[in-house]
Amino acid sequence: MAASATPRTAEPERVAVAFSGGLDSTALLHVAARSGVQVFACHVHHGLQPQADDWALHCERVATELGAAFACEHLAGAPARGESVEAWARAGRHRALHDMATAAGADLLLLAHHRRDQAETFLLQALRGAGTAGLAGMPRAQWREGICWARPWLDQPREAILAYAEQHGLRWIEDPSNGDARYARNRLRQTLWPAFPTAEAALAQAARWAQQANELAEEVAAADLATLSGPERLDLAALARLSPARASNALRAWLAQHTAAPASLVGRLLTEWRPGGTLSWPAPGGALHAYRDGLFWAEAPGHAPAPAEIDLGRPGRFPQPGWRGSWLVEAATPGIAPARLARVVQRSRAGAEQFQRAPGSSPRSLKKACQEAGLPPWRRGGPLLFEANGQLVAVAGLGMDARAFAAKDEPQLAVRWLEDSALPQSEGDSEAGA
Ligand SMILES: Nc1ncnc2c1ncn2[C@@H]1O[C@H](COP(=O)(O)OP(=O)(O)OP(=O)(O)O)[C@@H](O)[C@H]1O
Repeated sequence: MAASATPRTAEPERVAVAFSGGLDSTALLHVAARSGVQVFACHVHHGLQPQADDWALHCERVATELGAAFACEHLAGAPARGESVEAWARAGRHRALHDMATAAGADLLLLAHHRRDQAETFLLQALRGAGTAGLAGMPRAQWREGICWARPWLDQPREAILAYAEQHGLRWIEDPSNGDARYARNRLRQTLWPAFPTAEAALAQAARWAQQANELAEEVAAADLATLSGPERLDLAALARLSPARASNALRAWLAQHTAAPASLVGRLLTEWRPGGTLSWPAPGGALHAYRDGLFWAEAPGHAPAPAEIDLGRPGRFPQPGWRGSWLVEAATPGIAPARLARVVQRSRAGAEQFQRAPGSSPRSLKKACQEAGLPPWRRGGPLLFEANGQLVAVAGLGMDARAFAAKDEPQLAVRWLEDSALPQSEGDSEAGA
């Protein structure tokens, strides 16, 4: 889910409150309901505990008493094999809260996380060896798909919330699973707070420092990538001239645009790459390739589509979704007779093809032609276009075969291949859906 930290500017008319029925969100709902805006209490029924039905009823009663509208969504399904219950519940809760806030017409969703939650998050992240992005903990406000998720009490000590709830005689649910030592957060709570009762403020402050350091690192990465990378290629030679910390910061940011690479891959890539080296590293969803001192991301190839006859006999863009790209046909010279392009067979490379780059040159193996043109190995699979008689017409990434060119004064169309990844995101999306 794409997220941005741009602050809200307009005053909201409607507010959604993520309402579990616990102490904190009950107090938050109480405050919101007294503020004069229209409030929607959104409850997620995880279906994990026998009391979940009673909790939903309790939440509805409290919301009604406070004059707030109430919505409840049941999570369907169960964790996948190997997925933790916590991760499954969190992902489902986020989806459900987003859906309920959207249905209520509220673009502001309040969560009742407070300073102690932030302090615990900081430590849990530290225990996992997180970098500044993880140590920064939960953001105060974050836009995700049209909804601003806000945590107005992130700086509030837990005691202040408890005092408010007691002062107003609020009733709330105590979730017995909060004491379940199978969950890391509960184990941490049970040991940390008795031993360090006053550490909450200091740990939350440490999270704020991490947040600042992280913002700074993001700014530096954006500035570095503006000079080191184009739409597809990261300049590894220039990256290697940066200080090690700055190089891994920029590389991490570039990788994040393509794949959820493990942190260890950043280190491996920087140590294993040598100038001029051709290397590949598998990464979730595809692979990274170092080629001619550039780093490229290639999505894992699907099955090559079956050979098919297509009509490219007029100018335009012809998306080939199975091949993740389009043929672009324009009136230009040199080109190919439209009648020949109207019936071409598109297929992957078979192995023995010969390609002729220019009218005066001699045909050579496709592999040699690709090397000469600097077409990287992972881009050499196709598609290729052929006439019915087997004559090669064009190769994605290389261009037209000169043997297919029309005579100078004949009508002709030039054909070239455009990868989806080379298009601006919105354009690629709209075409893919067509
Ligand atoms: N089942 C739920 N339905 C709606 N919102 C929830 C739910 N569980 C958690 N939240 C939201 O996420 C916040 C943090 O969740 P967390 O699990 O720490 O709190 P909790 O112990 O369930 O309840 P509380 O924070 O209200 O005391 C809650 O304050 C609440 O805003």
